[in-house]
Amino acid sequence: MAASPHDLDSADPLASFRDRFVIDDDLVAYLDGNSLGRLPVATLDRLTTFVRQEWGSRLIRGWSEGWVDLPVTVGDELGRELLGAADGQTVIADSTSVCIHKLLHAAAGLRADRDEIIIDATNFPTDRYLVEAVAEARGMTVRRLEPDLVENVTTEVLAGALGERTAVVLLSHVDYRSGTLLDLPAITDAVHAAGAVVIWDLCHSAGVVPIELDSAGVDFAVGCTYKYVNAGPGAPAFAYVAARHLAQAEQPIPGWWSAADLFAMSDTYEASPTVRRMLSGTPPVAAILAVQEGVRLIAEAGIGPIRDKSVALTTYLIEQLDAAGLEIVTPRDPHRRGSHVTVRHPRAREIAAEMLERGVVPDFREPDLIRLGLSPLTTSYVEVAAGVAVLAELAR
Ligand SMILES: Cc1ncc(COP(=O)(O)O)c(C=O)c1O
Ligand SMILES: Nc1c(O)cccc1C(=O)C[C@H](N)C(=O)O
Repeated sequence: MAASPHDLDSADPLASFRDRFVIDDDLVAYLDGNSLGRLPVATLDRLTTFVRQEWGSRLIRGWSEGWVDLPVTVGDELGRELLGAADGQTVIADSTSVCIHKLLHAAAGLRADRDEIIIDATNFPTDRYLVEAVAEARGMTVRRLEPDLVENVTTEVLAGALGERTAVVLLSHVDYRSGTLLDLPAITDAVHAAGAVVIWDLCHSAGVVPIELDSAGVDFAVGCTYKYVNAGPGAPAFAYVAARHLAQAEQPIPGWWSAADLFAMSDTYEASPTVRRMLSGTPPVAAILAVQEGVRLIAEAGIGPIRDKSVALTTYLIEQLDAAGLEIVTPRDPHRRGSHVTVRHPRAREIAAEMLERGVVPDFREPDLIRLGLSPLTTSYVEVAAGVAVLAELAR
């Protein structure tokens, strides 16, 4: 007999991490941690202390007492724990969209003798819009791959597109709709073999899939911290620039925070030789502290055990969806998927709205997809079972 969701929760080595989050709602199942993660208790405490004791009593002195370094120190922590990145290559800054804009320019500048940017039609809208805009601004052309949603971008799909004109390839590690996990090391090698550079959007993998940017030789990467890093709505993004590219990486929003000497107030701009060169203006201190707490929770649980639970949860979810006869548009091979599973249904919009009414939070994604996101530190098997029961009943 199959184990009950209660038994699976009892046997879950990460189950106790749920108590490390504020779970103060009347929901039956929160299946949207892949859009906005829950609030860690440690973050609530840290921000309360920060506001009262640091902002409240240290005031401007706080900058020289540590705030000034936070984009890089927390970037280093996130890079080490989540990205397989040695120190000095990751900053916390801006939104994912703004960081993508900066990295696209920096990457294209490294291959100024080439004139094509490759992106896939399945990629997140902001990535596609930014590629179009940067290509137009730099007089480049865009080559759009049209892969199957579930198969997504493979080295074979890329092979026909890469060529002597390719300057930059921008791809999402995990597809925001199908949840397909791309082969980051193999694709990075293929892009390099063509003489181009790659930017990886890690929004749907950071904090839930083990990532090794340095050993894969990745050029640039970017991602958000409000999903699996649990840093809160509108939390800042991270940007990774491989150390070998730092000296040449020129970004289009040079500000005093990216200058070589922040407080020199020089007449002329000189970019910082360090990864600070990717910053622009004053960083959001409170929000970066929330990123730090999110990263520390992941480090404590361990990215290996987190991935193991993610695979177990998505496998369990797929079994439940199969039993209900629902169509799944996510790879069945666990090595090929991230931490969400997507169902296709002609009445998806209506069903998702009804699920919300019944206390189950999914995501509706155009045109006919219901996305179920499983966040290993907070999602229980009981929640998954309860969520599928409601979905199955509504989809009948
Ligand atoms: C893959 C991907 N890239 C980029 C973004 C946009 O990020 P932001 O709103 O932080 O700019 C998102 C989600 O919002 C996303 O899922
Ligand atoms: N970033 C979001 C927002 O500002 C509002 C609502 C949702 C989001 C999301 O995170 C969307 C998400 N990136 C997605 O994969 O669809």
